[in-house]
Amino acid sequence: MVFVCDPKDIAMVFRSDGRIPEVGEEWYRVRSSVNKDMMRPKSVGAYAPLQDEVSRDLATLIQTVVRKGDSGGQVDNFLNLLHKWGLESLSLVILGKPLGCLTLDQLAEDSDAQRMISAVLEFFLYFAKLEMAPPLYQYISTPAWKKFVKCMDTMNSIAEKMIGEKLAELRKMEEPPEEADFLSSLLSKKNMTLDEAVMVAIELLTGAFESTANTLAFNLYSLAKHPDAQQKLYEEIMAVVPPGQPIDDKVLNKMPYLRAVFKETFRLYPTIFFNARTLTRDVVLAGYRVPSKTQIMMPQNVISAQPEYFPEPESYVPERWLRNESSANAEAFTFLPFGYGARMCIGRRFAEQEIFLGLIRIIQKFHVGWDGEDMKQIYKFFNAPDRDTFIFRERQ
Ligand code: HEM
Repeated sequence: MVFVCDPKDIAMVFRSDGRIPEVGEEWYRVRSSVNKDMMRPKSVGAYAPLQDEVSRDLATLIQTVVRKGDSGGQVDNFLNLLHKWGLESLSLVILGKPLGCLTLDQLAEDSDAQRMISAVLEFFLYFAKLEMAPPLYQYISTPAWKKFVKCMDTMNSIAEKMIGEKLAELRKMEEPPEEADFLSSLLSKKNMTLDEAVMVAIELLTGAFESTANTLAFNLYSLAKHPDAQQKLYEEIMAVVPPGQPIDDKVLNKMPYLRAVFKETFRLYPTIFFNARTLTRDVVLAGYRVPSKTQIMMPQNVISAQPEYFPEPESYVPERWLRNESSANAEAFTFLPFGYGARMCIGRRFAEQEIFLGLIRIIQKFHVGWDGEDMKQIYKFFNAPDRDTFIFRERQ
């Protein structure tokens, strides 16, 4: 395994990322087909109103929790609300079906939504544990391996059930739905089989809400710790979207400070520690010939802390990402929170849009604060916050 932190070497690794033989041509066909719906701003923009609805529900739920409590706006276990927000949003976008996650009541332990959330969180936790330990599980079925497989079975079977119900509804319809959800749009593709569309939908439903929830938590924490930046963002939000007005993708394009906050938070709190690739041919890195099949790790937090690319790297300065700001010297390949190339995050645009909407709806309604020990990141496959008690004060 080789660690690489120089942007020139990172570029070399990504650019030599040929087609990975184990993944195969079939994978490329499916991925290229899905890319059209998931990577094009216009296609993704169509889902903004749905994602906005879920973010408004989240803000209303926070308000209800704050008004019911008597702890000066303190909301404990906030990440749990964010997991529900992430799953609800995915279900609406992918299946066009609300799950009803964002209610004040705890979800019933045996509800599909709660079982899915618990199984996914545990799945990634065991994934991280197995990845870090000697690979005994390759020879014997260790307890961690058994738990990992059990979680995977649970989350896949719930996703299959949800998708099955959606397919049954679609079959009963005489005309295709007017406003197609993501699954219906996949099914309408001529170059994709039913099984492939279902497989893609399962992957998206199960793999994505935790990363989005953690990223929103890191953004809120950064704003809580930097009230000036929070105020600046609030002013931008109020200038562009008065409360009560719906938000579409065009509105989001008018908010440079929001994007700058998002990037600066990723720089200091990456949701995924490493970009990784296995070399498919020999490559020269930092003057050394590194053989094909070597695993290359590109740690985001090390690169983000280099002053030659990010002056005063330890300071939180969203302004460094604004155009015309001379302090920014971010070279290509110094900042890749969603990866790069053929395997880059397929959900990037969905995730960005969802987090922007979450931030807007929360900051529009509340001043977000933080008390007590600083939040740290802990590795659970995705980086996660080690504590999640926020303080929400309603704005006048
Ligand atoms: C803030 C949230 C997210 C972050 C930081 C993130 C980050 C990443 C990164 C770094 C990769 C690996 C890319 C590479 O190796 O080049 C990845 C892959 C992937 N992501 Fe995301 N992601 C997020 C949200 C999402 C969402 C919402 C979805 C789905 C709706 C999604 C679906 C995927 C899939 C399917 C892959 C595997 C792509 C492939 O191998 O072809 N992600 N993500």
